[in-house]
Amino acid sequence: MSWLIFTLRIGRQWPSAFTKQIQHYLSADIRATDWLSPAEREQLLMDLKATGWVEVEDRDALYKELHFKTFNQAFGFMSRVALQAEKMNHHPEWFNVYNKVQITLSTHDCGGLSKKDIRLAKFIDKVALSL
Ligand SMILES: C[C@H](O)[C@H](O)[C@H]1CNC2=NC(N)=NC(=O)C2=N1
Repeated sequence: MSWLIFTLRIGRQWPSAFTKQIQHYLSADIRATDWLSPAEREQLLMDLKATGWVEVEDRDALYKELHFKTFNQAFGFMSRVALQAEKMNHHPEWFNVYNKVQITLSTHDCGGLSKKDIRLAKFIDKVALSL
C-alpha cells in the first residue's frame, strides 16, 4: 500500500483522472475482504435468488420487491433496515409506496455487487420474515 501512496505522491505527471480514480478507491469504504470471488458470487447469489432476489439487467445489482400488510409494517421494516445500513455504512436504494418496498442493492464504491450487498440482503430477508 505504501508503494501506492508513494506512487501517487510522485505521480503528478499521470493523468489526473487516473490518480483521482485511485484516490477514490483508496478512500472508499470497500475492503479487499468485501470482494466476491466468482465461486462465492455464484453460490451466494443462488441462495438469494431462492428467496426472491433478482439480478438487475442493466447494472451489477440485486433487486427485490417486498409487500407488507400495512404502511406501518412497511415503514417499521425500513426503519430496522435503515439502522443496520448505518451500522454497516452500506445503504440500500429503495422506494416505498404504502405497503410495498422496492429495494436495489449494489456497492457504489466498487461499481457492482460486493459481500456488503450479500450481508445486507440476508439481513433484509431476516427482518422481512420476522414481521
Ligand atoms: C462515504 C461513505 O462511507 C460511502 O459513500 C459508503 C456509504 N454507503 C454506501 N452504500 C452503498 N450501497 N454503496 C457504497 O459504496 C457506500 N459507500
